[in-house]
Amino acid sequence: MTEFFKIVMRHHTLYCLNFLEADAINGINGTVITYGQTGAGKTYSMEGPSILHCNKQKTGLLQRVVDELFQCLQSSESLDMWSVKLSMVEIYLEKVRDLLDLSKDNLQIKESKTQGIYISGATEISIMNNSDALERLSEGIANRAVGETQMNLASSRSHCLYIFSVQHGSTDERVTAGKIILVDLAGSEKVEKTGAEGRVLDEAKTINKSLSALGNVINALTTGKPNHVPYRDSKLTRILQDALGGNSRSALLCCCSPSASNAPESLSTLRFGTRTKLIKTAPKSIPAEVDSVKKPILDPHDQNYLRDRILNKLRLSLKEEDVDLLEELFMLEDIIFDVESVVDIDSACQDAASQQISLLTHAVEELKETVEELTAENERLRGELEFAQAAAAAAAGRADGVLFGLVPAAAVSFFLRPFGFVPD
Ligand SMILES: Nc1ncnc2c1ncn2[C@@H]1O[C@H](COP(=O)(O)OP(=O)(O)OP(=O)(O)O)[C@@H](O)[C@H]1O
Repeated sequence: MTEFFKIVMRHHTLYCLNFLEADAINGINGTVITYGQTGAGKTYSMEGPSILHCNKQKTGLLQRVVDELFQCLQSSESLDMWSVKLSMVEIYLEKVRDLLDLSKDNLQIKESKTQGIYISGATEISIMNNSDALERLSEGIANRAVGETQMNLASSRSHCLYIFSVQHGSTDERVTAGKIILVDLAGSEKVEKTGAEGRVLDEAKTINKSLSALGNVINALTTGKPNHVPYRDSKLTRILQDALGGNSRSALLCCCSPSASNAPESLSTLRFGTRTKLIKTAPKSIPAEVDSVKKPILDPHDQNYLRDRILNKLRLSLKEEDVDLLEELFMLEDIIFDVESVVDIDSACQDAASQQISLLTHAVEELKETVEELTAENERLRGELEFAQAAAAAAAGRADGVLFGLVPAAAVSFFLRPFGFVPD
């Protein structure tokens, strides 16, 4: 067993994390957990002042991991295929919610031989590059449960997990799968200090309960009773089972408040970190499931991958809404990119553009035909209507005529009768 659970303070973490990205590419899992009292800077350390807009010095762990990961992937010439997928979930009031698809609000945690512990049904988005990743992360972050307490105006009321699944195949056809999991824990809090009541109080109780479960797991792991580790006591510890006691290199980032009034909490955070440091994990390289090797759905030559790359490239020269329209069209028409025939992305872009033109031309032709058919139908109906109106008018005319004809006949008979002449 290798000791690889690190406890690190904020600025050191960034330095220590270099192993994460390269390890994930080589099929070794990595986890970083931010821990500490509410308001101590866990989310700030994870996201920086803003996930999308902040200067390089202040960027958070997420941006750094993403940058480094894509740098590693793109700079390695030996890699002939790779894929990165992102999932984001939060554990809120003991339910696992998908931050990339809010309709999934109670995901289940499962375990498999090849994947270890995983969140069944969580949305996974293919990520092509770092700006793509940051966009997606910011969308997920916007969906996170945040509330106001007396100690933090934007306190995270949930544990948030950012999961990057990396698959990589080398020229010798070996495919490995690694995961990087970044965990922004909700803050431990003393209810009397945060002034929590009502829903916020319920949230605080659930948060504190799951953090104690985390403490219990760590106690069990460090007191030599690994057979009785209570991973199942909370969703958090169950999801982190591999990171804490199994196949992962892990780091804990302890966040402490600089204020003297928070010294007891800071001390408790540091004690927690010290205990955690004693955990020994056993990271090892994971081969990808044979299925995904046979069916290269994650291959850079894969149709979705090609489609996304083509669309990304088109975004540079076309308007965003045009490319979105094109993407919709590809999906609707089920257009696939023939792996064999796509020689390079430029020619694929031209193909895509000409496909779009021919599709639109076809759509225009269809519309023209429809318009012609409707015009003809309109004419026919108009003709029928005119005919019906004429017939109605004629019928009305005949009716008038009958009435008109009776009166004179009666009148004639009235006038002629005195003269002894009665008309037929
Ligand atoms: N290193 C820092 N530099 C500047 N501002 C910081 C720093 N760390 C934290 N802050 C600010 O302190 C406030 C609380 O930080 P943050 O939300 O990250 O705390 P937290 O530990 O995630 O709290 P909670 O557990 O309640 O979510 C935020 O307004 C954040 O911008």
